[in-house]
Amino acid sequence: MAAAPVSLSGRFKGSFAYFTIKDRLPQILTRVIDTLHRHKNEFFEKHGEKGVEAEKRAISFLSKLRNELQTDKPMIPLNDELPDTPIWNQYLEYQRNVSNGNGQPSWFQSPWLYVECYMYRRIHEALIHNPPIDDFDPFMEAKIQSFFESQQAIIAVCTYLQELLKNIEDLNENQLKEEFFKLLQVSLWGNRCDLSISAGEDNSQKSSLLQSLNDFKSFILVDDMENLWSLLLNSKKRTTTKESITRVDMILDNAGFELITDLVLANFLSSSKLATEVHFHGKCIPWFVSDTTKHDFNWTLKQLQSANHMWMSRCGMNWEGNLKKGVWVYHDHMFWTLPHEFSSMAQVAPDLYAELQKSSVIIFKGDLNYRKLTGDRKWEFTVPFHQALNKFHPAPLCSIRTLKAEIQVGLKPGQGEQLATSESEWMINGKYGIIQFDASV
Ligand SMILES: O=P(O)(O)OC[C@@]1(O)O[C@H](CO)[C@@H](O)[C@@H]1O
Ligand SMILES: [Mn+2]
Repeated sequence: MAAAPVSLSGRFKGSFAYFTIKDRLPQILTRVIDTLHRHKNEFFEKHGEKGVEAEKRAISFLSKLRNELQTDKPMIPLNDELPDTPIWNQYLEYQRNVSNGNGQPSWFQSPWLYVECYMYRRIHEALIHNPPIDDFDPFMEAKIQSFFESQQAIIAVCTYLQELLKNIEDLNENQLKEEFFKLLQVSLWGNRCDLSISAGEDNSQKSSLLQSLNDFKSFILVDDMENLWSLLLNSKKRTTTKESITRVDMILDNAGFELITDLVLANFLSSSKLATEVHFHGKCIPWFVSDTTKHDFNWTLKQLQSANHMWMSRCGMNWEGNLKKGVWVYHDHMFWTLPHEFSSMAQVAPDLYAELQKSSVIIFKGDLNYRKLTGDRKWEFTVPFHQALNKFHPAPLCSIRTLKAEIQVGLKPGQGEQLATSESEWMINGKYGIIQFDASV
């Protein structure tokens, strides 16, 4: 098999990676600094002068980081005491070696995947270094605002689910498949609500997606929903006997509306018995602005339960119940907030790889997960997804992703080129999506 191609990088001027590092990442850093400024009084009320001192130190740390980024300085080792620090610093060494003497790893010369993940880990370091504000999530405000601005869309999907559950036992196989396909697409388009691509600007879901699925269907560039359905249906038929289970793992992406669409899909899988257990995987630290942390996950369930809308609160109660019963399990392994391509998981996080090998199918939500699945490399559009996974095959897997980075594989000959002529920004504007399956064998 040919060697994997080079990584996307800011060294390719004019690329989306270059634009992200030059413009969008500094914007995100500036927004974090502004957020800290705006919380000064809160820090004072909660912690007195110590809180204000800590805020000042964090801001100066982040301003220095922004200058390093904007002037293409070399990456520097982390020096906080977190469990993942040695792994990050080993990775920096690795980047030094692979740059084969072309100078130090730096923001515009190193792989985009590395430098972007590194920025979020340095933001976390800025807070960790400065107790008592070390537990402050600088993206929390934006995630909460996005949740409340998506209320109508959230009510619509929760209502749809509860109506569906009323007679789910009476649905025949075809009706079940149709509903499964609908909720897969809602989860796909929910991925547009991502605050990293908008650099923190409002990106909430204003309208109900359910009425527009047919309009969006032609924007799905790879549609492997049938493969997913067959795998789950065959597994369900086997689970009539007691011992066998159907475990679905969901590698979560954004909090807010997208998380609700993922929980709605999971509820459908459990209630239809297409899955006997669902495992959710979130992030250990605030990540890519809107990615789901354990706090976000629990906050969302509590928010639903206390909502003054019957179906929202019913969902919140049911979902909390599934977690209590162990039908649903929440995990958050540090690997998901490391810079590594997923093809290194077996070496870097063998425990997580072994955990995922128990899955019947792993659903990877979002663009960053797709970039890590395929190594964020300059693959040809027609390279098979299986090849681009570069031997990452813990179990059958499916990527559900709207395109927000210049990487896409598994297309038909000419499909990418045709899209490029009709819409130059097709890979980065989030208008197109994929539901791309790999059987793993
Ligand atoms: O993983 P998600 O939330 O779907 O998207 C993450 C993202 O917004 O951040 C990066 C650009 O800054 C890209 O991977 C993508 O655009
Ligand atoms: Mn995200």
